[in-house]
Amino acid sequence: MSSIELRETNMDANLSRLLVGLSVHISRSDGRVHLAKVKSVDLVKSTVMVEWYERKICRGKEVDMSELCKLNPDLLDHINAAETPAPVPDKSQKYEGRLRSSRIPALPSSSVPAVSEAEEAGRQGTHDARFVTRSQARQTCLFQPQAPVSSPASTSEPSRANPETIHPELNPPSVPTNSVSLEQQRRKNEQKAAAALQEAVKATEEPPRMPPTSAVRVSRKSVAPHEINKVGKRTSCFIKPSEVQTKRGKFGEASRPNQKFYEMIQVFRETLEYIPISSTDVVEPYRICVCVRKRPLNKQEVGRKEIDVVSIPGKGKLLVHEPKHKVDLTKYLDNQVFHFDYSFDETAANDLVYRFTAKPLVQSIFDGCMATCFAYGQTGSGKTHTMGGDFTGKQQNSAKGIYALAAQDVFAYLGNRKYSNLDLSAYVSFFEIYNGKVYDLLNKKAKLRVLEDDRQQVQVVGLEEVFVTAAEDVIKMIQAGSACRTSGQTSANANSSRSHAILQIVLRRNDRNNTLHGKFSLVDLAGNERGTDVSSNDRSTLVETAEINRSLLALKECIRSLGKNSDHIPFRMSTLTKVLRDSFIGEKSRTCMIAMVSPGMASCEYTMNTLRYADRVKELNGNSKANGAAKAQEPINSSSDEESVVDASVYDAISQVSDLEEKVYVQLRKGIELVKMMEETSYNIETGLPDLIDHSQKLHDTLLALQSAVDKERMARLNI
Ligand SMILES: Nc1ncnc2c1ncn2[C@@H]1O[C@H](COP(=O)(O)OP(=O)(O)OP(=O)(O)O)[C@@H](O)[C@H]1O
Repeated sequence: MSSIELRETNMDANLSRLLVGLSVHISRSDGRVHLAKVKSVDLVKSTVMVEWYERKICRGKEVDMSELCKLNPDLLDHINAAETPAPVPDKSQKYEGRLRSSRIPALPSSSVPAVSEAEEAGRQGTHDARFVTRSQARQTCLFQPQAPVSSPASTSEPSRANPETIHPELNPPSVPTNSVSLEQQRRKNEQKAAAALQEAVKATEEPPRMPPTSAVRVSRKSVAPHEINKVGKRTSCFIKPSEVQTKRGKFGEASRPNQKFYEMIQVFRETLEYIPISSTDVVEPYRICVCVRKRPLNKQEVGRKEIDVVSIPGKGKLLVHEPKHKVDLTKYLDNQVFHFDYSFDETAANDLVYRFTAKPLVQSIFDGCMATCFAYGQTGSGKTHTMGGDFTGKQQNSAKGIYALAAQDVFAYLGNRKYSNLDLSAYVSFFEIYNGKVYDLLNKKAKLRVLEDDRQQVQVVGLEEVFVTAAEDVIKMIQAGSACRTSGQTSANANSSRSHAILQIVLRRNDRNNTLHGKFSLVDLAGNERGTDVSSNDRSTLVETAEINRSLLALKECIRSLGKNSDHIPFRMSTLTKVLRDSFIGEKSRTCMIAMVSPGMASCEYTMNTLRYADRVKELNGNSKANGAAKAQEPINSSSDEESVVDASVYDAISQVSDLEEKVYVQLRKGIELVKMMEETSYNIETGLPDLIDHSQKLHDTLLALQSAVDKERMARLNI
């Protein structure tokens, strides 16, 4: 064994001796920090393997040394204490003290080469900073205790500029030529370990000066040769925060949080071909249309320098660039592609969105259809902006929303010769559903009851239906109703983003019974973002959340059933779907869902939830064009609805099935991600396996529960 190999073996062994068995804090990907035991140390990768028990399963993880030191500030002291019998007390010399205490193996003079690589390079005028770095990285490495301690003077600062003046003890010994590259690699790794530790020292000892992890990583990756030349001092191993902040590259300010992800997304975007939707594109006659709209980053997000993680190249396509970390903390993007009927980017105005979504539905109600247009998405994603009109400050321009644009077209069609012989009149109602209760927004928020008559017709008893003759009437009503809804936000119970607002434009014949001809329901749904939030223990929030969950789930099921041409529409699952029952029944129903997404990285998870929901609504609707082969369904007003003979438990079972389906989907994705991660990284199969087994177990449990819910539903259907 060569002396250098021996020295490295000693170093590894000693570091392992110091760390293995220690209880250290680790940080999990879900943000939890807990204790784990160090099982092994890999100096080459500058990582440690830790283990812990979770639900009786031993789990493991590879942790970057620098991360570990950041989470365990005492760790360095522990190592230093073991290494340094008498620390240097001078505070101003803190780093030098540590440097001196690091024991650089003083190689026997015979083993020290007469000319080191660095010296040789220097002499030949081909001085390569890497050689200096290697030497100095050795110098700063704290984990070399076995060799005799050199005097502080000999181990402290070597000359920074001239490699020839580097202390011979610090120079690497010569190695046989055929193992040079291996040796270089090994030393490079060793340097990485030392650098990681230096970063950790810096991070733990000078927290105010160090920006978050990203800056630490920048320093490791982009330390420049001239800076390395100054690396005699530990501190000079880093790009100072000020340097990081002032550094500007192709993509602008490097001080942006998540700059790395930002750059990766920009690079990815350069590969995309953009064909944004335009007003000259053909409007397809969809029976069920699902599209997506992305709003621009708002002022606050721009102020926070949030990254936009959503790209809309056009033609219904949307990409989410999901920022992720591998187990070794390498950053990468998980680019997920979705396809919808239309996709609108942040530059699309309300009238363009209207042209492709609600406008075709306006015409359909003149043809006797029951049309519904939903705005779905998390709070702040732009539902009200799209439906009610854009905002100037807090002032909403109600004439610019889909509600008003639809009203304008209704009156345009009413005046059209093609429809004038139908002798129709328009009526408007505006109400909201909060916690399963209906409130009339045009009648001082009067609480209304929802009843089903003996023909299974659902009635909202007492709902004001106002006769209107001009679009301006409707706009005034929207303003009055929205104000009423907004004031509800401050009351103890109702909050607009937690309620569904429904504007209905009803066409009735001017006959004795004012027969219903067509109806257009425009729905601004409750924000979906807290639908999955179960962290609150507040009872009213839990009830609210459950109700929103239930209604959004019911809505999805109803649209999916409609898409499948099923003659069983589970509309009784929620008040929302009950009051919209006639929109889900029959060949003459038309539906459009606009899924709104916020583009910021902070909203990524909600954006994915919104897109998954919209994707599932669309999933079975490949054949959803209005002129597609739709199976004949029972006529509107039919009393032969199968639901009348089915027990209510069926709906609970359907709800459970759907809920479980979502869970299976989530678990499957997690499993796939885990496998991908294991493939892409050097993730240790032994430590990765428990994670995979854990997920498989959860998936298995969920599938069993799903099976039992399906059985229950079957039994309920058969009235067993
Ligand atoms: N496409 C857009 N272009 C410009 N600004 C937008 C766009 N969409 C939304 N905004 C702005 O974002 C903010 C939030 O939008 P909005 O109130 O419509 O969200 P929301 O989804 O209805 O939220 P909530 O569920 O809380 O009611 C508003 O200030 C709005 O003007």
